[in-house]
Amino acid sequence: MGPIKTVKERCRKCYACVRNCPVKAIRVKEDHAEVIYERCIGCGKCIRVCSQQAKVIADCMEETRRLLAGPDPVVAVLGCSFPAFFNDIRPGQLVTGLKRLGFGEIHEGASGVELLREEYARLAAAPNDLPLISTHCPTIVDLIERHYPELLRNLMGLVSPMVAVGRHIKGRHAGPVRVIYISSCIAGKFEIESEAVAGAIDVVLTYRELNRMLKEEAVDMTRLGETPFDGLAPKTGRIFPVAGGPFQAFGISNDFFNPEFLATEGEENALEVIKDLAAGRITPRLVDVRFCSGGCIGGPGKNNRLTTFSKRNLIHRYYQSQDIPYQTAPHYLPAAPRPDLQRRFMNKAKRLKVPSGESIRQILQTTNKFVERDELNCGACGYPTCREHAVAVYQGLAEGEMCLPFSVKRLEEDRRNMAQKYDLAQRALAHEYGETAIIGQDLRTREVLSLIRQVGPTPTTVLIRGESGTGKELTARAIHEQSQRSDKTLVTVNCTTLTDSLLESELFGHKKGAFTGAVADKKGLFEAANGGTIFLDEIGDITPKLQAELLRVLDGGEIKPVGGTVTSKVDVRLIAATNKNLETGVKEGWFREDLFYRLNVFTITMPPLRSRMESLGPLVDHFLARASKRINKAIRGIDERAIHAMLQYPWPGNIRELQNILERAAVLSQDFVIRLENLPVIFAELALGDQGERDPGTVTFRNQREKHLGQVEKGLLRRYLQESGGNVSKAARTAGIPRRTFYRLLARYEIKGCDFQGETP
Ligand SMILES: Nc1ncnc2c1ncn2[C@@H]1O[C@H](COP(=O)(O)OP(=O)(O)OP(=O)(O)O)[C@@H](O)[C@H]1O
Repeated sequence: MGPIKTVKERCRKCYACVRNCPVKAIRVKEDHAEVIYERCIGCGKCIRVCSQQAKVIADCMEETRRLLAGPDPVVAVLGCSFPAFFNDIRPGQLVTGLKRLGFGEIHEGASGVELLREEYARLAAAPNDLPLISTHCPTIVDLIERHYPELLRNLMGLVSPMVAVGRHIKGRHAGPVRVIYISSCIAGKFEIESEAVAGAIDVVLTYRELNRMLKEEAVDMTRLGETPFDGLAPKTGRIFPVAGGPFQAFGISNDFFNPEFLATEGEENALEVIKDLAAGRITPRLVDVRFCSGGCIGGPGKNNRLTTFSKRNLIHRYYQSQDIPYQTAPHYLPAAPRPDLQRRFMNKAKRLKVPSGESIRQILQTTNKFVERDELNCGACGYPTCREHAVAVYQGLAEGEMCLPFSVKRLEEDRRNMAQKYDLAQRALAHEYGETAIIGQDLRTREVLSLIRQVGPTPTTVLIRGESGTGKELTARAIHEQSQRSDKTLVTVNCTTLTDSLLESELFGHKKGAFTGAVADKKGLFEAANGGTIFLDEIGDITPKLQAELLRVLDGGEIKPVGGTVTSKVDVRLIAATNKNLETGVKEGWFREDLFYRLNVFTITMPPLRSRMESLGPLVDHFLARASKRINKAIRGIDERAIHAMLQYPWPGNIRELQNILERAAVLSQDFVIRLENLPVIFAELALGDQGERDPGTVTFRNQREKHLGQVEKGLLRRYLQESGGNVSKAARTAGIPRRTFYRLLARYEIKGCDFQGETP
C-alpha cells in the first residue's frame, strides 16, 4: 500500500480518478477505484479530482508524533514553498510553532538546493551526448522509472534537494537524529521509500498535516514570538519553487529562446516533453521539468486559497527579504564538504500484457459493441476510447460494467424484466390471495356485504371483529377494493408476527443508528401505504406504546420514525381487525380507551361459520372449485353423507378450516367426488351418531347437534392430543385451529394436555 489510500465506502464509481490519472495507475475492482502503487507517480491528481474525498494521502502524523516522543532529536525541514503556504505569519513564528510541537531544529529545504548548486552547474556545462533531465521533482523521477525507462540514462545522477539536506543534517549532527520534511509534495512520500535514497529523510509531512497537528496542539502561531532558523541559511535556493526558479537557483543561465536549455512545469507540458524526449523529437542539452503547474508552489498538499501568481509573489518577496533570522549551529558550517549527492535510478516499469485484436474484439462484444458505430467513445468510463477501455479490461485495470451506455441499457432491460416479473407475481398473488369474492347467501353474510358496500367508498376507519378464520382479512380486502384507493396499495400487517420493537420500526420506519442493526434510514409500512389502505390484523395484541403511536396517526395523520424527532404526514386509511374483546381490554387496562373509540367508528362483526350453515353448500362448491385448480384435479362434487356430517360439525376454525378440510379431501379423493371417508375421521363419527339418533323421528337437526356437540368436540380434542402426545401447540396445528381457540375448548371441557403426555396414537 502506498501513500495514496482509497476510502472504499466513499468511492462512488464516477471514474474521475481513472479519467484524470496521467499514467492510468487506477484499478477499478468490484465497488471502488484503487491506486496501483507500482504504477503511481504520486502527482496527487486523483486526490484533487475526487469529489467524494475517497482518495486521501496516507496519514504521517502518527509516525511524526511517535518520533517526537522518541529518544532521538527531531529536525524539521520546511520545503522551499512554505512562504506561499504559511503566508499569514512571519517565518520566525512558524519556527516557534514547530519548536512548540517538539522539533529540536528547524531548517529550510532551500539549503538543499544550494548544496546541489555546484553539481548541477557542473553537469550542465559538461559535454553530454544525451539530453539531461533534472531529478529534483520526484514525480518526474517516478514517471521515468515506472513508465519511460528508456529515459533512465537521461536522468542527472543527483539526489533531490530534500535528500541532500537530509543527508547533510544526518552527516553533521552529533549522534542519531530524525529528519522530517514538510512540503506541498506528496511524491516526496514515495521518494523516501526508494532504496536509492533510503534513510536520508524519516517522514514527509504535507503542510496540511502540519497545520492539523498545530491545531490539535492548540498552537496559535499568530500570537507567537519569532525564533531564528537553524541550519544553513539559503539565498538563491529560495527562488527554487516557482516556474523558472531551478535554473536560476542552480546558477544555470537560461535564455528563453535558447533551445539548448528547456525549463517547464505542469502536467501537460511535462508529459509532452517526456514523450518528445522518449521519441527523440527534441534534443536539448538540459531539461528542467516539474510536474506541478507553477512549480512546487502548485503541489497537491498546497494552499488552495491562493492563486499560482499570488504564491509566486510571496516566494519572490521572501527571496528578496534580508531579515530572516538564523542561528546556525557550528557543526553545520561550512556547507562543504558536501554530503554524497549521487543517486542511481532503477527500471521499475511493469509492462502490462498487450491484448491481440481478437481479444479486444471479444471484450468489446461483452459490452454490446459489435461494429465500429457501437463504439461511442463517450469517455464516461474514464478512458478516452472504447478500445482503450477494452485494453484496460484485458489488463485487469477496468471492468466492462464501467461502460455507461452499456450499463444504462442493461439496467433498463433489468427494469423491464423486473416489471414483467413483478406483474406476473402480482397476478399469481391476486389469483391465490387476491380474491375478494365473499361467498354466502345467509342473512348475516348478506348483512356484512351490505356494510362493506356502504363503508367501502368512504375514508372511515373500520374495525372488523370475529373469530379466527371467519373472513376478516377477506372483508378488509373487499373494503379496499370498493374504496377510491383501490388503485393504490393495500398493506397488510399481522401485529402478532413481529416483536414490539420490530413492529414499531416496521410500521413507522427508523432512523440510521436508532438501534443496533439500523445501518440506514428505513421507511415504514405507513409510508409504503401512503395514498392507500393499511390493514392491521390482530390489533388487540399491540403494546400500549404502539397504541399511542397509532393514535397519533389516526388523530393527525402523522408518523414519527423510531429514533427520529421529526414527524411527517401520511394519508392512509386504516382497517383493523381483532378476535379479542377490546371492551374487556379497556376495562382491564391493556387497551387504550381513546384508541378503542377511534377504531370503533364503524364495526363489522363477522359471524362464525356455525351460525351461517345455510351458506355451507355454496362455500363447499367455491372451495372445491378452488382446490381443483390448485391441485389440478377436476373434483365433480361431494356426496350427501359428507355434507350431512359437515352440517353437524361445529367448525371452531371457521371458514379457513372448511377450506383446508376440503383441499385435503380433494387430494384424497379417489373418484373425483368428495366422500365421507375423505374427511377427517370425526366426520364419520358424527355421521354415525346422527344415524343412531335419527330413529326416534322426533329429534330435529338443532336438537341432535346440541346434544352431540360437546361429545364430539371432546372426542376430537382428545384424539388430537393423543396424536400429539399431549403437545397442545402441535395438536392445534394438526387440527388447523388457532392455539388460543384450542386452549379455550380444552378449558371448556376441562381437558388437560398434560394428561396425554407420553401417549402414543
Ligand atoms: N365468505 C367467504 N367466502 C369465501 N372465502 C372466504 C369467506 N370467508 C373466509 N374465506 C376464506 O377463508 C380463509 C380465511 O379467511 P381470513 O384470512 O379472511 O380470516 P380471518 O378472520 O382474517 O382469520 P384470522 O383471524 O385467523 O386472521 C381465506 O382463505 C378466505 O379467503
